[in-house]
Amino acid sequence: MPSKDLPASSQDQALEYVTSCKLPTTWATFEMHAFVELATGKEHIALTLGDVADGKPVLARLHSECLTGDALFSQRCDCGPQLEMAMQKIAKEGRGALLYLRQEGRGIGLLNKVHAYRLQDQGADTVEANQQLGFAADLRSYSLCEPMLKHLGISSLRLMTNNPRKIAAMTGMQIRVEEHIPLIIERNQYNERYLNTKVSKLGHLMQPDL
Ligand SMILES: Nc1nc2c(ncn2[C@@H]2O[C@H](COP(=O)(O)OP(=O)(O)OP(=O)(O)O)[C@@H](O)[C@H]2O)c(=O)[nH]1
Ligand SMILES: [Zn+2]
Repeated sequence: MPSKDLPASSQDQALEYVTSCKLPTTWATFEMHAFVELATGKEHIALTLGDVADGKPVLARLHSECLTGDALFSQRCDCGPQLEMAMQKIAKEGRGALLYLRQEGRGIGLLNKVHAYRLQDQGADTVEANQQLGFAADLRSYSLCEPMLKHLGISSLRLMTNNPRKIAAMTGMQIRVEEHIPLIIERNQYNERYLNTKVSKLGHLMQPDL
């Protein structure tokens, strides 16, 4: 086992910083920072570009894991294109941060998301499917963002999101959201109902196409 590279300032009760490396991508070479959540052993990642610890608001994306959208090109949701757009915007500015949070399926996990997708194939919407499985519509928590951002020296964000819950969660911690930047993705026949349900039932800030 490689020894952990742990500056004292990175220690936190909920989260431990492990190490960093370079991550060359199509758009820029990011710095990738690895963290482990102590209670669950879940591994989380932050990508940064440029000097994000200079005190100025940082262009940022708090992205929840979506294996199907982020890695498997699924058109059922807008996650993959949002991830790509966020990384491109950060690369264009030459400065920013992306937290990749391992809370797949709005926190219900990958296998339950497959169950939920099956129920949606049979007519349920994304919220009804969660409820039929005995889950709340959204089980995610953004509390880990605080120690991750603190470790990176970030205290204020220009946040790329359509989700008001994320903005509220940041404001509830000691993270200022100086600006909210929408990330609107093209609709298709497979994601249309999902996006409309996010607007009507989850309060997302997009124009419904009803
Ligand atoms: N349970 C469940 N999770 C889903 C479904 N579709 C996508 N997800 C998950 O939803 C999460 C993304 O949430 P979204 O509500 O699309 O977007 P958001 O991150 O809250 O908001 P934005 O910042 O605007 O993207 C990821 O964890 C996906 O895996 C679904 O039908 N059911
Ligand atoms: Zn998705």
